[in-house]
Amino acid sequence: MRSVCAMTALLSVCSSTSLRSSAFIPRAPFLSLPFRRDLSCSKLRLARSISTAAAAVKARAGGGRPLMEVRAAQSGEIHVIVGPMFAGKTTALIRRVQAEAATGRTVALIKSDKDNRYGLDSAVTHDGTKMACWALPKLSSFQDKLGTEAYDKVDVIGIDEAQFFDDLYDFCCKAADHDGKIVVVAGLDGDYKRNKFGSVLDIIPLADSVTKLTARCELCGHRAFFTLRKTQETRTEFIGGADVYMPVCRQHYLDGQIVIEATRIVMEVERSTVTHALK
Ligand SMILES: Nc1ncnc2c1ncn2[C@@H]1O[C@H](COP(=O)(O)OP(=O)(O)O)[C@@H](O)[C@H]1O
Ligand SMILES: Cc1cn([C@H]2C[C@H](O)[C@@H](COP(=O)(O)O)O2)c(=O)[nH]c1=O
Ligand SMILES: [Zn+2]
Repeated sequence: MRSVCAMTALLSVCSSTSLRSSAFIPRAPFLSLPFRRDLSCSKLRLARSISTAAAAVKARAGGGRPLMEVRAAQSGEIHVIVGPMFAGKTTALIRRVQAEAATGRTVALIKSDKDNRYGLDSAVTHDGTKMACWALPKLSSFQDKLGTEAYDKVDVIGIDEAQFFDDLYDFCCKAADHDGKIVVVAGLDGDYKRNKFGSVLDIIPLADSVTKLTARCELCGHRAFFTLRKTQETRTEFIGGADVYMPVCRQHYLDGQIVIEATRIVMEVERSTVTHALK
């Protein structure tokens, strides 16, 4: 009942104020809610008044928070870049964030503090391109680190090594849907076993765009979709570079699994033989 009343109130606020006075009155206003950042002034005003009306309804329904806190006036975006290691995900992320900065937007880059390969003050590609970043244990600490005033000024948030963040889904939802940020996420879609890695795939339904990059198979030069772990380590999370991992095509992934399994068996036999001989 309360939600029916709220919707009626929202419709009446919208129709009695901005919609009626706008020169661009859409025939079905709720089907044409604006989603683009380059909104014309009148559409932007329409978006703002709908946001404000929604906030008023929420406040009236007992939300009790200040009106502008309820939803950002401009619509956010989420762009996801996935692929195996060495596919150019960090390169693409840095390029995108820097391109946004060049248009005058305020940008911030975050990476997981689990990835300490090149220190914690920058995100670094496999071929050495760097960009200063915040290395964080969880994404929810970003706003606190920056402070609310600085956070509000950020237009674009880049996230590298997204597979390591447990709170990726909630952060992206809040940043894009509520705070109006452009969020660009780069991470591994799959781990070395080709199982889904962390929450990266969970945010696909939230995304405006998804790009799957490929690397070159280190063994044959064809397109590489997978990451082969060259060691016997079995923990899912295991930080490393070309010393531990290589990008491979489907055939070489399957061949690689056989080699690794055969190596494991040989090592186990050797170990038990040595143990037996020592007894
Ligand atoms: N097998 C490899 N070993 C080391 N570097 C590689 C290898 N394959 C590609 N690279 C380099 O890595 C770059 C991509 O690095 P990066 O953007 O950090 O990839 P990702 O973030 O997807 O792991 C490529 O442009 C290339 O120069
Ligand atoms: C496949 C795989 C990778 N990792 C780790 C290894 C690296 O530290 C990062 C990936 O870095 P990149 O920027 O994509 O090159 O993730 C892991 O922990 N577990 C895995 O299965
Ligand atoms: Zn191959």
